[in-house]
Amino acid sequence: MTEQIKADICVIGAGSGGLSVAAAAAAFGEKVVLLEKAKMGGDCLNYGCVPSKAMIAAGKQAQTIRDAVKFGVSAGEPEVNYQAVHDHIHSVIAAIEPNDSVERFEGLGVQVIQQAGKFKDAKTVVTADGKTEITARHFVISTGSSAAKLPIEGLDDVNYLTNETVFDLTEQPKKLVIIGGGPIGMELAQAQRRLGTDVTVLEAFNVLGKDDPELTAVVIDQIRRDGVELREGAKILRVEKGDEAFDHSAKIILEGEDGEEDVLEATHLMVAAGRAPNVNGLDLEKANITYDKRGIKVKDTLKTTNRRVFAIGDVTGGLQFTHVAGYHAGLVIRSILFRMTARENRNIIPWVTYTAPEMAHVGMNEEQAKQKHRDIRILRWPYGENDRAQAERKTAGLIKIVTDKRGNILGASIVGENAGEMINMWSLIISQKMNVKAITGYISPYPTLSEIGRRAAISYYGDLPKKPMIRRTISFFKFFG
Ligand SMILES: Cc1cc2nc3c(=O)[nH]c(=O)nc-3n(C[C@H](O)[C@H](O)[C@H](O)COP(=O)(O)OP(=O)(O)OC[C@H]3O[C@@H](n4cnc5c(N)ncnc54)[C@H](O)[C@@H]3O)c2cc1C
Ligand SMILES: NC(=O)c1ccc[n+]([C@@H]2O[C@H](COP(=O)([O-])OP(=O)(O)OC[C@H]3O[C@@H](n4cnc5c(N)ncnc54)[C@H](O)[C@@H]3O)[C@@H](O)[C@H]2O)c1
Repeated sequence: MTEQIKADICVIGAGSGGLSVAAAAAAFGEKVVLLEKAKMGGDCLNYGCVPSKAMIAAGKQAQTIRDAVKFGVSAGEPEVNYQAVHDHIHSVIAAIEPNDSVERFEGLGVQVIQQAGKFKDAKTVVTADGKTEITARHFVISTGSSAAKLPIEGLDDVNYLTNETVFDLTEQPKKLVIIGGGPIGMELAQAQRRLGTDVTVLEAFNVLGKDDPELTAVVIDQIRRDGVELREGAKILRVEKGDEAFDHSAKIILEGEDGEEDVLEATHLMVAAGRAPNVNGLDLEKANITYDKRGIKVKDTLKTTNRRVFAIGDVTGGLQFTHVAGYHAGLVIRSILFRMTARENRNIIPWVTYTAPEMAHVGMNEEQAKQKHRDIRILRWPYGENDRAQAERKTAGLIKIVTDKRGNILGASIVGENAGEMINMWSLIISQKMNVKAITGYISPYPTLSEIGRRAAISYYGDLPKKPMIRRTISFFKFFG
């Protein structure tokens, strides 16, 4: 017999977004049912942010050993035990896992059902085993995204890696080829190279093409110097089976410069060429919920075409980050519990690419600012002019701040050491709509990298000492002694 559950909120998908909605709603006493078909914690914990940042941290350690010689300390080429790197990655996941576990959520009062959910009609969700039917006042779809499948001939016949399998490798790849030079491809390529893997990235257009080219140039230069082969404008003709000795091998046949075929042999092929929303099997049509290949259609209130149903995080196809899924969760909670009209403001959402150097951004970039404002100012300051960066030998990078003509800060981009930490202050500045004047009014401890941002902001007033009016005012005050 089918169990019938009546809930206030039914959440489908226990990743970054779904868990945040469930925890907050349960804390306010709502009856919450949470459906998860695979691992609690979703992509971020199991196949995304956490394992990738743990792998990057391992690569960073290896690079620190190589770079030590610049500081008068020599340690030679690091020895990498790949099985131990794998174990490190999985122990980091294990350390964080309890926060997202079924036990913890049941302890918070959430009813967790470890089943896939699908819509039966506009007001009902059923579990895949057909044993449970849930009716709820509101549904929240937070089913995330998966690696997009590419229409490349022969690709489906090889056992290529994606973000869901690459962190399970226990042996170091000999020759790793990554299709896609976005954040996933580039973070992983550099971490693998620093751990000693031979890596080639095949990018159809430009590497890190969604970011400001002035900043990406700094990252690309470092990644090339690390020894990653980057092929931009790559045209893959087809993929064939590779060396049988390796589970994930492939031959990639590319269009060569002279029109000839160019064959690249990979012991490991990985695809990281964008994301597809996880909508299959949800039977969205039965609930009148509209979607396309980018994701579920939502208004800025995150409501779908069914007014009872919200969609949040990656499945909506907007900015795909863990903190965005969390931000969406907060908006939905305000909307459902407090009946407030909470709207997404994409302008305040920061993002960071965790390459070395890191690249971070918030607000408008130069192009967007030019489209919205007639007169803008670009304020820059290079890492090379910062004493801490010199001491740490991390002088590659810059901050770029965009303001309107009155000094109102419209956006900030940073490339360089610790850019991901430094962007926090600028996220606050953008969300609070601050002016450069506010930056001149606080004291930054010396020597810190954050002084770079302050120096850039102060450069807004660079012409001030030369202004005739200012000179006349100073002369006037001299009359008084
Ligand atoms: C390699 C990689 C690195 C990344 N690094 C970062 C980073 O450093 N910083 C950052 O901010 N973001 C990063 N991201 C992006 C981040 O992981 C996602 O934006 C985030 O996980 C989205 O959260 P979500 O809740 O929308 O989806 P997810 O976390 O993917 O959760 C969706 C959940 O829904 C479940 N599900 C799907 N369908 C159903 C169904 N029908 N019924 C029940 N359950 C279902 C899935 O099993 C999954 O557990 C990275 C992504 C990848 C792939
Ligand atoms: N640090 C972070 O916060 C972080 C890290 C990783 C991923 N993410 C999130 O995950 C999302 C997805 O990352 P991604 O790197 O998969 O996607 P992406 O869309 O950002 O980049 C994919 C790249 O693959 C290229 N590509 C597509 N088809 C190709 C083909 N046939 N041959 C060669 N290249 C091809 C595209 O031109 C593009 O540059 C990101 O946009 C981001 O939101 C975030």
